[in-house]
Amino acid sequence: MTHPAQPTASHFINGAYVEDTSGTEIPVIYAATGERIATVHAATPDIVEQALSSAKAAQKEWAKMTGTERGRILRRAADIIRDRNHELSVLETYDTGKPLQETLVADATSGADALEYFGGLAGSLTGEHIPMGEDWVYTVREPLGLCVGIGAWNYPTQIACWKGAPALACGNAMVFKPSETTPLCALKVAEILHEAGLPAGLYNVIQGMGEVGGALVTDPRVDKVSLTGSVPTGKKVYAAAASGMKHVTMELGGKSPLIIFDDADIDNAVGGAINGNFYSSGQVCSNGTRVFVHKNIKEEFLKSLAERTNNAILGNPLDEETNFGPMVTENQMNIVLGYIEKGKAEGARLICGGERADMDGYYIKPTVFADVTDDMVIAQEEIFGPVMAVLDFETEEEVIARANATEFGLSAGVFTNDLSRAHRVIGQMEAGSCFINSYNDAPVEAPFGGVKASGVGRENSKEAINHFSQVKSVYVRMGDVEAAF
Ligand SMILES: NC(=O)c1ccc[n+]([C@@H]2O[C@H](COP(=O)([O-])OP(=O)(O)OC[C@H]3O[C@@H](n4cnc5c(N)ncnc54)[C@H](O)[C@@H]3O)[C@@H](O)[C@H]2O)c1
Ligand SMILES: O=CCc1c[nH]cn1
Repeated sequence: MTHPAQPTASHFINGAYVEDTSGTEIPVIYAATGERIATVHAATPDIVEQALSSAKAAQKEWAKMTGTERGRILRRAADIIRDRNHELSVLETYDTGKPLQETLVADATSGADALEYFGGLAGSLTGEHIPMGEDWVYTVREPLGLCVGIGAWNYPTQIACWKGAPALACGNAMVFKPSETTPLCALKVAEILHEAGLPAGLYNVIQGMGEVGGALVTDPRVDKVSLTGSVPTGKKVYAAAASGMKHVTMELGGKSPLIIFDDADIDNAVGGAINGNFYSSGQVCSNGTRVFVHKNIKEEFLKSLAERTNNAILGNPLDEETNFGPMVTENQMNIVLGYIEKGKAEGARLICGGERADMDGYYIKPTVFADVTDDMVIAQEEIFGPVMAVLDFETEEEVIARANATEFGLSAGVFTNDLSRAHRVIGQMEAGSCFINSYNDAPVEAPFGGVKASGVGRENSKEAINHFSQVKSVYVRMGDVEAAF
């Protein structure tokens, strides 16, 4: 490995880095240059076994600690992450290609927020007392046991923490498999958790492709699977987990609507559309990629959008002036370029971008299509790149129906100065994470997740506690037991 911040081996198991070079080689490519910056190896069956057995062995003692003791370790890890934010952000940039300007504020810091938040909650995970006349019931919130986390490549540090923090706060152990595309950052999260005092075995990271994920999901010792990934992968993983009656959280893809009414503040609406389409070069699950703009303001909106989008600074992601990075891989770049060609062929009007940038690395210019219609492929499929589809509408009723006419249901947003309308429209959106006069905010305090094909369960907030724990109820009889015979 070449960068000083990079981890020293492929896996982190039972409190230490572990290497097994007999696993398939996985090159780590820096998206800004196409250079190989590291190599890791996919977990062999022996590595998978080491990770699962050490997690299983460590979990029971961890669950016996008080929540306050567990929380203290998580909060200490949050502090270490904040102290090392710059170094971790540079690593996130190497792993993903995202500009340092973004990673400094959105990745390690978001992971630290999760560790701090769930560390703070851990001491207050209590049950209920339910009076039943002279008798009573009490409930206890218990951990699920051994949890598996499987990550996507767009937010490797954040995903490792969003899953690990609530799992550990509740008294579970975790085996985390990052995306094979971005394997580096989760190893650092594991290293820091253990430096903060996490007992060995409770947070293991192993590398690999779908086969390794599949081996984790189907192992009978595993009680819960939390996946961040695409809908097709989610369907496979959900089915495999169901056959073992395991708990699941599915954070999947989207094709979310962003609705801009003609009374909206145009500057804010354009800003929302930019944040909801071009942050992380469009590689954000909750992006509002179907931008419905009222026909009265369409041309004004497009003019301002084109001007501001043409100001994007594409360049070296490690230069803090750069605010628009490359696609994560050459393959992802080619997928997105394919969608751009489809948009052109389908007759959408190209407003800006529409091609690969003339520079090294996997850069695509931020792209806006106008006059997009609901039946176009670019309005229906998740592109996961910097391609915004602008569609016109005339009435509130019409736009609500069209916004909901999709299998996905991750996010939705509305821009309007009429707050009654804002709440009325958002109330009818078939989506889990919604925004009014904003887009893509994801604070740890707010539940995050989708409905319909976009997922099951929620990450962040107190909701995540419910998804990493289960309730035991105990009926306590204070008098004699009456029986028929
Ligand atoms: N809802 C969210 O919170 C959220 C966040 C980020 C990304 N995403 C979604 O993730 C997708 C992009 O990420 P991706 O390309 O890495 O997704 P992906 O579905 O290709 O892979 C996700 C993860 O699943 C693993 N995997 C693949 N097949 C598997 C199998 N059969 N069993 C177990 N694991 C398996 C992969 O190795 C990877 O770690 C997009 O659809 C995006 O919307 C969703
Ligand atoms: O990619 C999905 C998760 C997310 C949304 N905003 C920040 N992270």
